[in-house]
Amino acid sequence: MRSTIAVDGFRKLTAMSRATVSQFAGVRDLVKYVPRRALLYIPGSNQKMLDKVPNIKADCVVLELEDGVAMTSKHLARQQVVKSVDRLMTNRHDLKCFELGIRVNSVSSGLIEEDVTELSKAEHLPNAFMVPKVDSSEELAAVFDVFRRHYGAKRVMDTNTRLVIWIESARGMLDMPRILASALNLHKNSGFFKLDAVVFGSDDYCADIGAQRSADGNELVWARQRFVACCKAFQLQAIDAVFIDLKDMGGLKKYSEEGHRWGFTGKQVIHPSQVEIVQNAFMPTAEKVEWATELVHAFSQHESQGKGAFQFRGQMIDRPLLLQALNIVQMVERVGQQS
Ligand SMILES: CC(=O)SCCNC(=O)CCNC(=O)[C@H](O)C(C)(C)COP(=O)(O)OP(=O)(O)OC[C@H]1O[C@@H](n2cnc3c(N)ncnc32)[C@H](O)[C@@H]1OP(=O)(O)O
Ligand SMILES: O=CC(=O)O
Ligand SMILES: [Mg+2]
Repeated sequence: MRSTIAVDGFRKLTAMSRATVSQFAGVRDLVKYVPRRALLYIPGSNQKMLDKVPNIKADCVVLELEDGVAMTSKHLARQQVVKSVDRLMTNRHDLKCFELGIRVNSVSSGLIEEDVTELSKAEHLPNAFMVPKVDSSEELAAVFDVFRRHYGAKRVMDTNTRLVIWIESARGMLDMPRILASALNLHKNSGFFKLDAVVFGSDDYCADIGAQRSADGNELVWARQRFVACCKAFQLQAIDAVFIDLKDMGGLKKYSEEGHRWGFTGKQVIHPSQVEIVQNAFMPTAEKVEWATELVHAFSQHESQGKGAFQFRGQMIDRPLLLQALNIVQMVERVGQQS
């Protein structure tokens, strides 16, 4: 299996690299790196599915209050999610995922106020709050405001709760740089909700621009590539489109591998049967892990000699390549610890 090879490859190299990698803690926040290869939705209205969360091995589990929940079940879903988050976070060390998040309804839906009112009654917070359909920086300001009013800034700050947002419209896509910059600024000014990842809401995006989903996915090429570039410009994780054809495992693998090649860090999944295929596709190969680990080591040695650029396996290496290598090493280190 691809992931096992990569993790084993990493383990052989890890003793050498870990001390070296830690020297670059200022370059990337190594401690808080959260792998999000597969981000699985669990509708909050479905208690049977919620009960499965402790054993789910998706990197990121999303307790869903938005489009996976019928309008008539929003109240039930909120109540079930409040109970689940308390139960799950009380025993958080037993969870198999790296991150437990809650996706609330969007600002434009008018439902977020009720969501946050109910969620703030839980004793625990999730690892991340997740906000769909962010179309403007003004909406983001409203998101910070509603959480501050119901939880109090201190409560959100003390738990170091992260923020993940969805871009799902033409307007959001065109305004992405402004939206991402203002999310990071709002965090700087308020001290809470560090934006860590951005998700491409491809189904809503298609609806918004009037595109029809096709088997070859050409209608999304421009948007997916712009999306990755915008995320990476702000050093944020980029999570790729959902693949709704539950029986087409070959197609899922193909699109997952393509997403990985294009720079995405992970993919949304809707069914447990999709998790492993997606996780394997977003795992670096053993060769890539070896390359990254040795590069980080070589960078450290050259930097101590005052050299910023140097040759490594016939390639010119400088800081951007170091960052790419650190991404790989951090991902595999976290996954290796978990497995
Ligand atoms: C575009 C977007 O916004 S995507 C986000 C919104 N959408 C969602 O949240 C949908 C999430 N997914 C689902 O709700 C479900 O997977 C569905 C409705 C699509 C299919 O569910 P089912 O018809 O039950 O699928 P299936 O019969 O294959 O399920 C097999 C088992 O997996 C479980 N399962 C299926 N999906 C999930 C899930 N997302 N999380 C946890 N368990 C699940 C089922 O409960 C069932 O368990 P069982 O064997 O103990 O009975
Ligand atoms: O929220 C996800 C989407 O594809 O829309
Ligand atoms: Mg959506």
